[in-house]
Amino acid sequence: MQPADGFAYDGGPLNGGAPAGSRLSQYLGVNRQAGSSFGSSVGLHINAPPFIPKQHKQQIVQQSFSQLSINEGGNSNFTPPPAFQPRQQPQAPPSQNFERYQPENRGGTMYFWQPPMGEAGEGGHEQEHYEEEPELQQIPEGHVIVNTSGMFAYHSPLPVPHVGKFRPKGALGNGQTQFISAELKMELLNRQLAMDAKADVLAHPGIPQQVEHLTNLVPLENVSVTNLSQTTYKASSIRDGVTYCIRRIHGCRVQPGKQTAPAESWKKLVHGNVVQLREIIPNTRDFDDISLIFVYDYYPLAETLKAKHFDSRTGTFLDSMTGIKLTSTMSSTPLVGTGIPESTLWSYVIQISAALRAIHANGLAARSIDLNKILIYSNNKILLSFCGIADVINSEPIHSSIHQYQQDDLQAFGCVLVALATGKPHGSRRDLLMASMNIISQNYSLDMKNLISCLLTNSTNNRKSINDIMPMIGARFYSYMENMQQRNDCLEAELCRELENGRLFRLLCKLNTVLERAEHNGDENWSETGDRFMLKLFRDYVFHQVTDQGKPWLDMAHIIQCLNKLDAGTSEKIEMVSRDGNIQVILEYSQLKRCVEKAFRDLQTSNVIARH
Ligand SMILES: Nc1ncnc2c1ncn2[C@@H]1O[C@H](COP(=O)(O)OP(=O)(O)OP(=O)(O)O)[C@@H](O)[C@H]1O
Repeated sequence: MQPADGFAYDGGPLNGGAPAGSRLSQYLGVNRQAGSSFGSSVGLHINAPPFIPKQHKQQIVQQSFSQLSINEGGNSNFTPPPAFQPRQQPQAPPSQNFERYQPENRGGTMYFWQPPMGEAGEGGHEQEHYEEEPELQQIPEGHVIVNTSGMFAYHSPLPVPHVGKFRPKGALGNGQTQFISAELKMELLNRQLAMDAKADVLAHPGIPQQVEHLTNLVPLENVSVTNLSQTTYKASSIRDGVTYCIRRIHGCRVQPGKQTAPAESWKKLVHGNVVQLREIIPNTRDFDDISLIFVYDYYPLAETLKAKHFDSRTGTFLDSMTGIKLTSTMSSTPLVGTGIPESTLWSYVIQISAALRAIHANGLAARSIDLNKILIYSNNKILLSFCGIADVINSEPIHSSIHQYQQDDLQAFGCVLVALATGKPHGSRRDLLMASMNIISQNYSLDMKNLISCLLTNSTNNRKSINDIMPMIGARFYSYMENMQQRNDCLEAELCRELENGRLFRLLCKLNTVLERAEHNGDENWSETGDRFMLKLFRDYVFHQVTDQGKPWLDMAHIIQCLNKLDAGTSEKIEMVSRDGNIQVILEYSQLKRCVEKAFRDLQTSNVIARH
């Protein structure tokens, strides 16, 4: 709004300041002494977004929503929107009784202003608003101070800046938005869909409705094949609502106690590269026999090394109810008949050896090191699955042979590496081994060849340990760590964006719960008066800006920035105008924040369910 429109920026007619001796002039005086930029009409330096000069408009409109990040146009380089243009629209006048905003009419314009502390008037009403607020701090340039209802505050230029170097170059790289990347979003959505998938009961009549506390069983492999001795499902527990992966051992009666004891050690083993065993359910009759059930953590869209590197249908989960094929977006194309890149192979070596190291150190042996039992999840994370099954279903005591089983683990590890390096699942077979080792020496480093040879050598006199291969990994471990850290940083940055969205979403929920409410506590004008009226003006200021030609001004950066400042309760002032143009208010975000909190608290006190 320009002065020519009949309004002065400092809230008064151009020909003078506040009337001498008026309460408004007193207020302005106090604020000047306190160092506020909110002053009289002469030499005005208001700390609210100034009106947009016409020549700037073109430049701002050209920015697209998707190119604006949450910290673009931060405090230091904020490009202001045009002032809100009042529309000649009839509107109920606000109540004269704004709880702590003092009305004053200047030149036909009604101003509302807040008297300084101490002058609050009746019953220390203002004190009630202020006591819960943290002290306003000096905000560094380009930072936002955010006080969350989680009772902590942080200063942050968002999103995390140090991940900039990992972003792709070009248009996409610059288009850093306030939302998580499309690829990660797709991956997470697909995993969620896989998690929620249901089985078609007509297609799988043999699957029970419920097995103990587990329901919604969905086969993870083709269970209609006859003579299977073990089958895998996903199922959700009615105890905790969590989805698990269950392995059914058909026709297996066990003696609970002694025979199931090894499972207790596995339940205690927690490692990032081992699928955790949660429970075993012995002797269930829910299938058409007596079955033993192992309950493991479920990793949606996890695939076996065999499926990933040797099958053509990689990373696909078929939802038999909907017929939808869900594919991990992070899954690469299979390499049939060729070895995998050496860097990937080393990453597998590091992860499998880390898992075996933990397993062996706990006096256990995996006994399931196989292309079919090692899972790949997300971005090349290795998981050893179905550990502990062999210990329970084979009745001989494992302690006497544990060292041998550990040696077997290492040899099986070597066989898996040969298969991955040669692209031949049976490359480690006695008759193929020589040719396979030749292929490995030609295509991989000497260290890789030595490591595989070491794992495959089976000597009763000279027992190997998983720790023996650590020196062969050497400095590659650091490269792996660095990649992990980079990925971690990127994911943290993605999370940061969603965190901000979540925070703003909560704020919007609060605002919308208050705004335009039909009545509250019998007061039909509740949402039109007092603090709530200020919020209504703020809503127009944030969302309903128009250009001076009356066209909608759509600027996501403005919206996000205003909401961020409101959430942070900054000391910046903004000028808000009612739709009929009769009321002009200049308020700090910190005051608006108090309005939101107070209005929402009012609702909460009379509400039965309120979680925020
Ligand atoms: N913990 C888990 N979370 C998610 N999916 C899993 C989990 N464990 C196994 N799977 C998936 O279950 C599917 C079936 O696994 P399973 O080991 O039965 O494979 P398989 O190739 O049929 O082997 P087998 O012939 O021994 O049954 C595989 O696609 C695997 O990705």
